[in-house]
Order: sequence, then structure tokens, then C-alpha cells
Amino acid sequence: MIQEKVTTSSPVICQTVNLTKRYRNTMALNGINLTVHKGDIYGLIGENGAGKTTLIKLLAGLQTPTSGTIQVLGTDLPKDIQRMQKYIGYMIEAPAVYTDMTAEQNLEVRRLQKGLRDKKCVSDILELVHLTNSRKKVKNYSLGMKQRLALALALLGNPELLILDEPVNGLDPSGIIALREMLLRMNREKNVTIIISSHILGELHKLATCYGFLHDGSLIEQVTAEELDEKAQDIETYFTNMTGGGYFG
Ligand SMILES: Nc1ncnc2c1ncn2[C@@H]1O[C@H](COP(=O)(O)OP(=O)(O)OP(=O)(O)O)[C@@H](O)[C@H]1O
Repeated sequence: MIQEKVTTSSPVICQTVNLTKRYRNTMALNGINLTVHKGDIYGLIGENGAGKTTLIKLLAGLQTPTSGTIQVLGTDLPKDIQRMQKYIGYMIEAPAVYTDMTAEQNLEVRRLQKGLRDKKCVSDILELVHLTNSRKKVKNYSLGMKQRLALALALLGNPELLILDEPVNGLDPSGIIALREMLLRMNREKNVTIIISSHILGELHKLATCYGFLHDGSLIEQVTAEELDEKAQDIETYFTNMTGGGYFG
């Protein structure tokens, strides 16, 4: 199928060429040509098993492709991931945290691991995710608080690229709104580029500046939010039509 080009004038921050990932007998990703520009909020959409998590893990340098190339911030992944780690923040599945510690203590451990000198970055991030006054240990956190801590860990060190796999999973409506506002603020105030996967298309629609539609391991279309608005009244109908009902059918 034809992949439509997303056209913006910002520099390319993330690009894959013919990216393929096979797990034994499963072709999880097949020839992905993805382009993300600086400042984009790139919504990755796909049905269960479409390949979103696999793609996101590859973009975060956590897996090795079967074939094809990945360039993030001008370097090759996963080869240069050590050097790039401080520029990429990710939240994929449940992060490793010390449940007997507070959020602040967990962030302090991560700050030291990342070699970040400025101690104040911990309090700044806690403020950003509204966990400043929590003396609770993480094991006593609500799901929403755990999600905010996971996001705080991903944001530590002000990454240029933030990669989030289904971050609204399990959040209640107010948690979803808080997360959305936080991501928009990061994007607008710090020009952080965000790649975000979600099943909740209506939610993605409130955030994304462009979309990649994954279906059966292929990126079937990339489109800007404006282009999508011109083409369809709503993203759910558009995606459902494009995949022959594959998403909701
Ligand atoms: N470690 C693995 N070993 C074998 N197969 C895998 C592995 N991880 C993923 N797969 C398979 O690769 C395909 C893509 O999976 P992936 O988790 O990337 O999809 P997804 O779009 O994130 O799905 P979901 O929305 O359900 O999380 C699926 O067929 C899945 O079963």
C-alpha cells in the first residue's frame, strides 16, 4: 500500500527505512518507512497486534531490527543507544521502580544513573507531574500516580524525544485530561517531540499533529492532523474505512 508523505518544514528527528521485525514465525513489522519531525506529536494508531509496541521499542533502542535502519536525532539505533539515552525518554509497559521508595527517591536514583548533575531537575519534574507533596511509597500509589511517576522518569533530563506506549491505559477521565495537558505543555513550552501510541483515537485526536496508521505490521499511511481533518469527519471512521473495518470490526 502507498504511504503518504507528511510534509512539514521542521527537521526530521526520527526516521526508519524499510524497518522489519520478525519474531520466529511472526512478521511483527514489515518495511516501515516512518518520518517524525521536530516538534511533532506523532500519534501511532493500530489494532491489537498491529505492531505498535514493537515499533516503539525499536525507536527507543530497546530491540534490534531484523532488517532496515533507524535514525534518531541523527544517529543510528540501536548501535548508538548508549550515547543517545539522555536525549530519549520513554514509557513502555510498567517501568522498573523501587516500590518501597517515594517518587522523589526513585527520581533521585534515576538522576544518578543518568549522570545528571543538576539536583533541581528532580523537584522540577515532580512539580510538572504534580507529585510534589507525596510522601507515600510507590507501593501505595494509585494507578494514576504510578502513571505520573512513569512519565516523570521518562522526562528526567529533558529528553528531546519522548516515546509513550499507551500512556492513558488505566487512567480515569481526570487523569487522562491531566496527562494530555502535561504533554501539550511539554510540547509547546519545551518543543519536545512526542511519539504516542493509543487505542483511544478520540484522545489522540486532541493531541496529535500527525498520525501513522499501523495495520498488520505495515505503516499504511502517514498524515498530518490538517490533512486528516480535510479528509474525514472523524479519525475512527477514517481508520475503520482504511483497514476495511479491521480496527473496530
Ligand atoms: N516477544 C515476542 N515474541 C513473539 N511474538 C511477539 C513478541 N512481541 C510481539 N509479538 C507479536 O508481534 C505482533 C505485534 O505485537 P505488538 O505487541 O507490537 O502489537 P501492538 O500493536 O502493540 O498490540 P497491542 O495493542 O495489543 O499492545 C503480534 O502478533 C504479537 O503477538
